[in-house]
Amino acid sequence: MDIDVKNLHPLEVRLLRHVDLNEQITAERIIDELGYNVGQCNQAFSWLSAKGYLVETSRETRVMYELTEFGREQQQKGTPAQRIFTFIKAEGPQALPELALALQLEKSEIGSAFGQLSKAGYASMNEENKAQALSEELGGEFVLITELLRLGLAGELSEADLSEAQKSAMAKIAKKRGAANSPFKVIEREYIGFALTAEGKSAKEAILKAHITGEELGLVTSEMLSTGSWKEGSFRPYGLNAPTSRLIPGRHNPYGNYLQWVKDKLCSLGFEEFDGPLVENEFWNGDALFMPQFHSARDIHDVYYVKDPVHCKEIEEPWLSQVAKTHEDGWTTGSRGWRYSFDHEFTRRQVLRSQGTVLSAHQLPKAKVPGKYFGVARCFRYDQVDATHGADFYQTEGIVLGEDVNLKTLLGLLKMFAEEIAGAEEVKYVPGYFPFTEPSIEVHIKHPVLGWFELGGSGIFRPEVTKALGIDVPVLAWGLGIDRMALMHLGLNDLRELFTPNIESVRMRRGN
Ligand SMILES: N[C@@H](Cc1ccccc1)C(=O)O
Repeated sequence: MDIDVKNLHPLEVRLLRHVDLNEQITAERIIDELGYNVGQCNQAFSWLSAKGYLVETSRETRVMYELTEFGREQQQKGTPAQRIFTFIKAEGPQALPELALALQLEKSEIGSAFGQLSKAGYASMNEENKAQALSEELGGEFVLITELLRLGLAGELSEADLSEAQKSAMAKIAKKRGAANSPFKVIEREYIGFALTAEGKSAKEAILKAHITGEELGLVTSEMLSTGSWKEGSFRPYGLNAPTSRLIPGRHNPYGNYLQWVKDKLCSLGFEEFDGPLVENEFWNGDALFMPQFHSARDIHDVYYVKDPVHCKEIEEPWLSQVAKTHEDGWTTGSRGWRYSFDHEFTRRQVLRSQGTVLSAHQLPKAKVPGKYFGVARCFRYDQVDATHGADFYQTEGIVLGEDVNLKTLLGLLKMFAEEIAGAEEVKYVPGYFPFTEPSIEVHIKHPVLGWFELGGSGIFRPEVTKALGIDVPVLAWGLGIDRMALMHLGLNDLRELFTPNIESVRMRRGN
């Protein structure tokens, strides 16, 4: 195997150099002997293991003791027993309450510490009921405890390293009165032994042969430049073959990009963009489009109603009166109208807009003639959700108004949408029916997986729509499902994928 040791990190190099060929190494030794901190040590071990240079050879759990805050205090001041002994040795016999006062210890602490001393024969009560010392100095367990506290100050104690006597002294004090009142905390620690694999051994040899020490400089600091010290060091080579981490820069959502692309395209063709609120009323969503209020023609959209407030405020005039009249008897549009009495309350019912055509209706009273407008509108209709239907969806809506626009102009526009914007190769234009257009045309495209589906509808607005809203020239209108166009264009098979929150699948998707 060809071992490329140039790419090893200095932490790995120093570790490899340090470990002997047939010896077991532990993290503790590396920390001790190489001065690594725990994090560096973990990194070096995990990198080398991942490369197959080190293998785990043993694993054992050791019981360790660590000095607590309370233990530190005792180490500094002495344990209550030691303090009592030293005090009565120096000052002569003392009553226990006086001792408590002088040593600033709780009475209970004094009581139990004196109990320990007297039980071990180092102190007793004299006739005056005062504590007196019985020997020159403390020995036995008291000395062992002092020793343990001192050792504990230097670092953790491993149970395995303690003498039998120390062990039994530790057993008494470590678990005594709950963790907070115990001088030592008991911890269980895992010790993992590692050894070099055959590859690890070859890597070590390669490092030695190449005179790589792990002390090579990796960074030139301004200080090294100003003192010239860089001249003495040798430098770490660049690991040109080292794998880099995957960089994931921020990116627009592909569907967002697509919508933007469509908008840019239409703007560059001279279209002006229109927009409007999601909550509309029956007037603009249907009545202004000559959809009879209580007729099955209205049912082509299952709209969502707004619960609160149920009705909007006033509808703008003269549009309300003109539209109402047109429904009733055709007004001056030349039509006979729908011949019913227009409901002025129904028309104010609030709905979630169910078709982008609502934006076209709004635009008519303020449109320039000639003019071209488009919008991308989110619409809501009660629908069974599947690969080609959502309960909400985007339509690209548009109108072109002018003296000389006609069905041919409309067909040209539909072709552009189907072929250029959706990218469909097979397109069908079929006669359709919408209450607001005459003639009406539906566009269908063939998706490679989903087969034929409808892109949307279009037509020439009826005079009942245009005249009631103040327009007296032909108006071409269309509303096409832009989600479905995106499906085709982005090579997807399900509308729901356009809105997926799955970041990985969005990342993998091709843009446009
Ligand atoms: N609004 C119609 C489409 C349409 C728009 C404009 C003219 C004709 C038809 C629909 O949602 O299906």
